[in-house]
Amino acid sequence: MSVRVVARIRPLLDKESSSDIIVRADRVAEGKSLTVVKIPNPKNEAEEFSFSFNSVYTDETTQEEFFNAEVTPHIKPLFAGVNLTIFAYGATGTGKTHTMRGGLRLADRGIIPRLLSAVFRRAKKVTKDSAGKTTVRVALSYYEIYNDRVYDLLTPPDKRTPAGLPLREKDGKTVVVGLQERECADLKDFEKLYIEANQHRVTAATKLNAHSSRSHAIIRVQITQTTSDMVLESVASAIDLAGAEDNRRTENDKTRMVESAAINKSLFVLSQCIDAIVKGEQRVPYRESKMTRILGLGQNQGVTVMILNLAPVRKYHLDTLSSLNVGCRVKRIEVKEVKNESVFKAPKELTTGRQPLKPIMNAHNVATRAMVGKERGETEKEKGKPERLFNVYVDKKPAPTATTTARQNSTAVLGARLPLAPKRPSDEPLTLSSHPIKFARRALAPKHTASSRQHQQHITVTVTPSELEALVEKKVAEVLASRQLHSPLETQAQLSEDVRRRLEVLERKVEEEAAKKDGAERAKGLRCLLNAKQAKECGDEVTALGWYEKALAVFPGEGRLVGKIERLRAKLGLPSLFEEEERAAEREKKLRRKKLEEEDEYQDWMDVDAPENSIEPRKSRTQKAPSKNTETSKFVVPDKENQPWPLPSDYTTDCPPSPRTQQLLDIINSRDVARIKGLHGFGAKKAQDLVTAMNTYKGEESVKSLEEVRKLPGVGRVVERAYEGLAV
Ligand SMILES: Nc1ncnc2c1ncn2[C@@H]1O[C@H](COP(=O)(O)OP(=O)(O)OP(=O)(O)O)[C@@H](O)[C@H]1O
Repeated sequence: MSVRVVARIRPLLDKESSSDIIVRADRVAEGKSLTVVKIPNPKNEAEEFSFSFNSVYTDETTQEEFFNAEVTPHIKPLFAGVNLTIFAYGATGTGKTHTMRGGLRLADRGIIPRLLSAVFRRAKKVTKDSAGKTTVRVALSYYEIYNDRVYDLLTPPDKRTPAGLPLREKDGKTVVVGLQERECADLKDFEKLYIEANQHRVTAATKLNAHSSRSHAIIRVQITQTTSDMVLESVASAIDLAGAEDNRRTENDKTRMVESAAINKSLFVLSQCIDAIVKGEQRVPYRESKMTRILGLGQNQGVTVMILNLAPVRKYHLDTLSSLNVGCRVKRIEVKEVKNESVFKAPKELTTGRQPLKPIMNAHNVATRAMVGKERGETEKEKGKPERLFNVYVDKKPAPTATTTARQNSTAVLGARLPLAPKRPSDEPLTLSSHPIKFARRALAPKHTASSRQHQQHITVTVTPSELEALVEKKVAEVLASRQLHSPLETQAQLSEDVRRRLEVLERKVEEEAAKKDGAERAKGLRCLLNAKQAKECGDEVTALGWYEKALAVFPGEGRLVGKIERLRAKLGLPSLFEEEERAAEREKKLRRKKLEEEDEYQDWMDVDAPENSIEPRKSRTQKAPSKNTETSKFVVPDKENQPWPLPSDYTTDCPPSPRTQQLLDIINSRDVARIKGLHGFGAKKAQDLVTAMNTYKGEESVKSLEEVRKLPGVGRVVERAYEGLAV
């Protein structure tokens, strides 16, 4: 089943005029429901574009009507084990938060409060229909992704780690480590929690929206139905994405710009993911943004509904077109509508009332008082208690234990006393104290004597392995994140830039593999250009440059494209493509020289490079001077034409090139793809690239040295291979 995509056109706002309306809903035929969005072509107003979706809602659609049409049908399947994901997508100020959250008045309530209300209603029905044999637990987690960091909205901002919560892959799903999960007994319980949590969400006034969401907000409702022997779990997720912003229109300040860049980047990655999924590519760049990792579009099993929020007015013309394009692509994403299986619950006797687990796995963490006491010379009474070899400490004071209704999941927040309801004695909470991590010295470790084993019988395991693993992982991630946070900005930027570049190279390779035909390749290039244009329209020039450079790989040497890249690079203070190539060539040349010097050949070549009759062979640093009285030891002038590599003189125009170099230059200057293709190291594509680069960078001019050829973008060392391959 594909992702269900529906469009919702919001009403005009106070400052907007009906004469500016350009978006309208339509139907494919009389009597059919609205499924088409029509919008004029920005370049030719007489022409209209049509985009069709699963359903289209106009400004007259109420919150209730929208919910009943798009969410109500999925409540029953949700209780049958089919997960539900609903996300709102659209430019800033188009009504995403209105649709997902809505207002406080009953009629204004959006999808999330209505969803919870429907869930509690259904839960009651399930319990009633089963005569109380099935119990339903509804638990909530609510978090936001702000500047690519995950923050728990159920935790007040002053208690959060600035670096945010780390993500982890578990059973093919992305989980947020350390996220709270709160049980809600009823709608009132939920509303209290939800209203409070929403106050923690980052919103700010921008020129386009007085209450603009500066983060992506995700609410996750976990439904657990339990009978005497079975457990069925399902999840409903509702996501209010932050909207793409055109910073030329927002007049954002520095903070808002940083937020905006993070929002635009994540939405750009989402668009890349959508592209990759639709094209069936092997690599989908989910990991390039936290939002795409969490949203997991196309990876989630169950039902996925995308709500395209649209503003009806001209001011949003390009944004609306961009959203409509994204929506059309998402429509093609297939999602497996798989039901979660009921899981057999072990009989009660096995889970309750059993003896505490023998702490075999924690035995290494036990030093009996007897052992330590003996070393310290304590009395028998003092030796009574077993002592842990090491303790887990955290740097925060323990928080007060939460109420019984508030339950944190197994990945509980560090620093707080874990308020896990103990399912079994071994799950009893670990009390964390407020000291830095310390480890006992090895010398104190006791041998496992009979008496120590005896004491081990009395120790209860105070934390489950999965909890301990989660705690350690969270701590490590926090330390790494805070290190990254405190490292100089350039290093961070450099790092992410490097990663991005590497991923792009990889992606490019995969794309090249995938695109066998010229047509597919061209389509890919055009898509890159389109994405670049969209990013540029949004004022995100860095992203636009990335897409243009990607397009250049498809259309190498394309003059206008190169021009655009150069202008953007100059604007962003980056070196030009040509300079980069030059630097690379320079580095390569240096390396080559060094290598030659090491091989003790370089000096000889330099000598040969001078006019032949004036050669006085110079001594290389490592070469012994030829002995004066032997014929055999006479310095041998290398046969210039039989050199396996081009000589340094071939790289300059100071000396006339050797015949072999001239032959190579003639072939290149012919700009005949067929001839160039015949050179060693050149295939059809490379030959074509060379000709294009010649036309772009040299115009009518011909190249006079190998250095000139090597400097052309995309050529590099292949010149040497061509030289080597030429028959003498
Ligand atoms: N269907 C609707 N009916 C009435 N008012 C609406 C509707 N949709 C949006 N609005 C109004 O439009 C304005 C912008 O909406 P909202 O804040 O939901 O946009 P948004 O897409 O969430 O923006 P951002 O991405 O900046 O958070 C709000 O004043 C909201 O009340």
